[in-house]
Amino acid sequence: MGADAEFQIPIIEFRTGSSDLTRGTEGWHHLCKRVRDACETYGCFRVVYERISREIREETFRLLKELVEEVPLERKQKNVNPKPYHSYFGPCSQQSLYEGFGIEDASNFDSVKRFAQLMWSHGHPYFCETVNTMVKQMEELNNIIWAMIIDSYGLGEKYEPVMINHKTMLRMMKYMAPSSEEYRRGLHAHTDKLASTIICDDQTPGLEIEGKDGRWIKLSSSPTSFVFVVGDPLMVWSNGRMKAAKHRVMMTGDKDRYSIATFTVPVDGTVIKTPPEFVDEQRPPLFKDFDFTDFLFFSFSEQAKLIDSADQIYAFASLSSPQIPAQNHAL
Ligand SMILES: O=C(O)CCC(=O)C(=O)O
Ligand SMILES: [Fe+2]
Repeated sequence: MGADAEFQIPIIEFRTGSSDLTRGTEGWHHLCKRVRDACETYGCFRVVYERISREIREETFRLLKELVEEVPLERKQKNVNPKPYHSYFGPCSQQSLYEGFGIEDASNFDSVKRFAQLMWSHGHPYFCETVNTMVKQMEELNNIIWAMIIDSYGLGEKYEPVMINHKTMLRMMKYMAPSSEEYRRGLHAHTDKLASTIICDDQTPGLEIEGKDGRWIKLSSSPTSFVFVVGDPLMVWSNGRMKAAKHRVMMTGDKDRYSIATFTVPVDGTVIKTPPEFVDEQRPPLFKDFDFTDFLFFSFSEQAKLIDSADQIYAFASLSSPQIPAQNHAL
């Protein structure tokens, strides 16, 4: 099925230099409301955020292209991590347009450095500095959005340290242009298994979000906008108030697409649970508490392949449908 042009996904401007981004101001509360509405209705929104400069963004994309085009496959394949979705994934067949790299805990300079040393014998200090700066700024944007979510539900400061303790994983991706005028899948339809995601691209279209009526909505982007996506753990945390947005990448035309995503990854041992404030008579608890890492491994298991991505969390943790026992995994 094709997709409609974007007209529904909210665009929320985080004006830098105004007091809107100062917690507690009227502008802040207005943004909190818009963020919450967007997360509850669509599970995503576009945020315009000029604190991340165009220069750093352009440089990061230039370095990503250098990584994709100049590093030999044997080196790319050294980007391995036992956690699902954290490693290099190359085009494994003619059918696949996707290539992606993962850097765990990428707001930590040493993690980026370790990655760069695997890719380039000289360790590419400029790559490390630029990419680490970009990730730190995207992490800051994510922290602002999470603070808005917390405030929008009136949960106050106390939830910040205990909400979901996390690190930021970076994925850098390339989607090859299909060679003809085909409309081809770059990434299958899914909900994110990490808590939340911030995506930006090189202004080549491709990202689509499933709207309320099941129709796919194409997202466009600009040099200063990012897409925030609610993942399954955040949806569970909110007792189903926020929606985990189903999304995919579809490619057409003759231009490759590059994208960068930072994922909020709960640290190992984190138990995802709904705070009592989200539960009342009208809204009984929907999910059992679960270990985040167990869920991550489950969602990439053979067993989960038989289940639609958006339903995996229900199969794993719903209190009302039959559950699948957590699997043993070795890290
Ligand atoms: O490349 C994109 O725009 C989307 C990537 C994505 O959805 C993912 O990696 O989970
Ligand atoms: Fe995703």
